[in-house]
Amino acid sequence: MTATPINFQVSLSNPPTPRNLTQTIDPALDSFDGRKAIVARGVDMVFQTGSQRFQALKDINLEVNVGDIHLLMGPSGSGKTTLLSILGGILTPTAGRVNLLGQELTRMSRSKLAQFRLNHIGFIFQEFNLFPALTAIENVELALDMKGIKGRAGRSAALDLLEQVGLDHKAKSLPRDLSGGQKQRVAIARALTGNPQIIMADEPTAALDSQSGHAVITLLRKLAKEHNRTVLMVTHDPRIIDVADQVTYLEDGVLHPAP
Ligand SMILES: Nc1ncnc2c1ncn2[C@@H]1O[C@H](COP(=O)(O)OP(=O)(O)OP(=O)(O)O)[C@@H](O)[C@H]1O
Repeated sequence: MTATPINFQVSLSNPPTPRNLTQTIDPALDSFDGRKAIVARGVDMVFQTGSQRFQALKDINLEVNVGDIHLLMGPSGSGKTTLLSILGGILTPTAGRVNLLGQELTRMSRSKLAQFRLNHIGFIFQEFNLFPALTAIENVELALDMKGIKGRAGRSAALDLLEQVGLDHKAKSLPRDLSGGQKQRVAIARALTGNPQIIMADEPTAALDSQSGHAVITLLRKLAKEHNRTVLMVTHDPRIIDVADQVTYLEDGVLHPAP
């Protein structure tokens, strides 16, 4: 399979910066200073299934700098996806606080949290999660539509995003006609709708061959280093360590220093 060269010539409009972040600091999180995109303090997660109680995360303290690529690594079942879901505002921790871009997720109402996620976080998953009946451009347009960018503006923005991930020539292809790497790049274009400051990815290269995986890693690195996005990623992929700024290791729900 030949991976299409990444074309990132078209600049992302209005790239995010840490601007104004200090204006929304929660004084309770004293370490937030505008350079931290993500701060977690004392995060616990306990799953209760009937009479079974399982503590998946224990007293997690974590800081991620704006513009960094930060990896969450560790053995299967160590709590990586649970932590990513909490930091992305998908799961609520049973204890502790999470602050993203100066705003405390753990104090937001459900509707405010949903809006915050939509505006500030782009999610990328291992299995791409594209709608099979929609073309590449329609998958991206749908995400734009949810963010209020509709009609002709939506189509043009979707095409622009596909161009940025080097896939404008596949705009009218259905997911079944795309390679794994191409599908993941459509998913990245979709995650970039609305210009989110934070990209959260769960094993984005796990389903890809080495060449496609490399293209996706290059793209994520460009997003962080040229466009100041903060990338938080769960991965088992050792190649990604080379481009990471920080690696956090989890074992049995507890953070460990890098080995
Ligand atoms: N909703 C849930 N209810 C009960 N237990 C859960 C739930 N979600 C996760 N767990 C448990 O929490 C632990 C951590 O799961 P998690 O998916 O976060 O691990 P992981 O490090 O991402 O694993 P993998 O690398 O295999 O994806 C596991 O033991 C899992 O079974």
